[in-house]
Amino acid sequence: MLTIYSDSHRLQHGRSELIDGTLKPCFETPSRADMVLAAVRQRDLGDVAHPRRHGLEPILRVHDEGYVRFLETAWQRWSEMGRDYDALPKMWQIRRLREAVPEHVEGQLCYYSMDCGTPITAGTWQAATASSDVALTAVDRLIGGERAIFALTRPPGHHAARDYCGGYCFFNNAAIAAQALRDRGAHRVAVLDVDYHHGNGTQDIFYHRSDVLFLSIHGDPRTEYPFFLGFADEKGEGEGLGYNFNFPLAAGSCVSTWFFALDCALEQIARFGAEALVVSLGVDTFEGDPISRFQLGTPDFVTLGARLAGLKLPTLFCLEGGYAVGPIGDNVVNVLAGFEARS
Ligand SMILES: NCCCNCCCCCS
Ligand SMILES: [Zn+2]
Repeated sequence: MLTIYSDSHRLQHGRSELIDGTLKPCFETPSRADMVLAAVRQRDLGDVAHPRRHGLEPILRVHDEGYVRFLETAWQRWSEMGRDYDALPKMWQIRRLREAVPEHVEGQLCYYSMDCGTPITAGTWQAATASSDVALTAVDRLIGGERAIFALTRPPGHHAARDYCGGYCFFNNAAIAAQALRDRGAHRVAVLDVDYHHGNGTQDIFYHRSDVLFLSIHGDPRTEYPFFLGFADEKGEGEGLGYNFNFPLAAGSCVSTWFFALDCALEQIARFGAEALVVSLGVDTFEGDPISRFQLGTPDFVTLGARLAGLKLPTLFCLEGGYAVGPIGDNVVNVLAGFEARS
């Protein structure tokens, strides 16, 4: 399987995030992508190609222009305040506060962010645009005839909504890829999010649409981030009613429960008649993940890949989460190798 990868991911290297009430070193680090790339090479998964630039147009197909312009200028405006440290919001536009977009960069940082764990740094813009180029180059190759492709996207994307960043995500690589597949002729595209955390951003982007089916298996938002989206009763709205499926599972759920949810999701994808599949591949479902609470073992990721291959669809894998850095490479490549073995 071909991998698309860019060294520019290294430019996103936040110092700290506010997690569980205290500032800790970021869990979303460059070493994550290094370890995945090393495993891709060591396990001889296939060639590794660099992305070509696609510009902002494909990004603006799913993200709000004001949000994109904010990301483009945030660091320069932040550092003009004499700040050389990561930009993090200090409050949010919560219920009954005005929903006007602030002028000042500090206010915009609060308006366009979902949490305090997604630092904007000097290299964020370059890293995030390169990550979307990785996903878009993977689309180019899928349209060009590849049956399956791995977009080694970092920073990840599935928590990034139309107009806000969060969960270590700035541009929603999977949503940008799904939209690009639609724009290049696929009539129906399914996005399956297997990350431990609900893909709130991807749901937000496609919630009112019936041409992109969104499905997510994740830790129950009653106890897990992102808390405010990802419930089973969220089924889409308007045109999109019936085209959104959430499978929240209790923290600590066993592996067979997880795979039962996966089989239910795969059934929906088959019924939808998808012509292409985008997988938001987070491996923080791993039993040893430091910030997550499912129990998949490294061998289970082979089974996951094999089940996905059963759909017999052109498939684009976008890397999302996975914070047990040591095993991340094997966990990710097990999905891809498991997929290939059944293709
Ligand atoms: N107590 C856990 C806090 C989690 N904070 C953000 C998690 C983002 C996951 C991205 S896949
Ligand atoms: Zn996650």
